[in-house]
Amino acid sequence: MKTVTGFASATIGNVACGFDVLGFAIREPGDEVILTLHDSEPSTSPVSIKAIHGDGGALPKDPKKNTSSFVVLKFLEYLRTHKDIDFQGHIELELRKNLPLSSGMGSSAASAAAALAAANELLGSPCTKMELVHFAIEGERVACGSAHADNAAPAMLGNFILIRSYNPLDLVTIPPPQHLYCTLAHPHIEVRTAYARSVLPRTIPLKTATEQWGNVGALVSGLLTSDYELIGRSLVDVVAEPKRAPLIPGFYDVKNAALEAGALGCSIAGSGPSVFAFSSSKETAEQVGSAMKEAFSTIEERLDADIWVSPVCHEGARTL
Ligand SMILES: Nc1ncnc2c1ncn2[C@@H]1O[C@H](COP(=O)(O)OP(=O)(O)OP(=O)(O)O)[C@@H](O)[C@H]1O
Ligand SMILES: N[C@@H](CCO)C(=O)O
Repeated sequence: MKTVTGFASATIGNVACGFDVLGFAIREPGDEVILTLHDSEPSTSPVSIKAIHGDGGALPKDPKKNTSSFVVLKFLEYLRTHKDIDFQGHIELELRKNLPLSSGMGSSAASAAAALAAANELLGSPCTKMELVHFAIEGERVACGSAHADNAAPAMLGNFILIRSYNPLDLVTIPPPQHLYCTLAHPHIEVRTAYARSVLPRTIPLKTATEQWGNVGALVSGLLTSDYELIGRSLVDVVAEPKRAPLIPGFYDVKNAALEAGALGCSIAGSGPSVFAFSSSKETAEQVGSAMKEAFSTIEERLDADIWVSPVCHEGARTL
């Protein structure tokens, strides 16, 4: 028997103005997937789920419905059809969910990326991370019905990832400025991505579109040139945030508290309910976190919130 543990961290999709086309990984927290290779023939599926820890029993144990096992099945299929590797053994999967579900922290993507990193090493690393990312994106279709890449790609590859094109997939890696810190506030409520996508408009006015893509271009420029003021000015979302803010009690109070505490900018993390803010120092990011936590706790709903302060993760999914 051979055992490999994969790890992939939380990611923030959209990054305010980049709906579905921009995302980044933070260093922690993250999900762990432990894979054990058995040479024996599989009873039914080549991948089985031995145990899931930390999900409160919420996640499916059907290998075709859990993103961690589903992507390993896709990986094995790809090995057979594209690498002439016909896997005959049985992989047992154990998932340690350290990321909250439906949180805006890329929970399903982290499980998928961690599983792929482990499976690839388990079978002798036949694929590149760029090949693996396709399966991680397909895992999002299982999780929320849409194969958006702005969590899956940074979860696999690290850094900021700009999705220039989905078909064909064309990803652009953007390394983070040296002093950029992310503060992530996760209020103890759930917002399912599928629902948060259903409240968005199918079309937007041309004026709205020009404002949004102007900010995407400026944000990318700010990241590449370490222009922290420009990064802050560009964290404006006129498409998704106005429609999703009502799903997050106290969102605007939290956003104002973050900005007053010195954040460069602040918006919804992915589809929410988490809220993220950028700062140009760890000290400011920590002060921002305290202000966001306080703001969530003083609204009518008196929400408790977990706070993480982290630089952007360069590594992406890896084995431990
Ligand atoms: N390993 C997994 N981890 C998390 N969710 C999973 C996993 N496998 C399947 N799912 C399904 O995906 C749903 C979570 O999808 P959803 O996108 O709402 O949450 P999320 O991935 O945590 O979202 P976000 O990307 O906003 O953090 C769960 O309700 C579950 O049904
Ligand atoms: N781009 C996705 C991110 C989900 O985390 C959305 O906003 O629905």
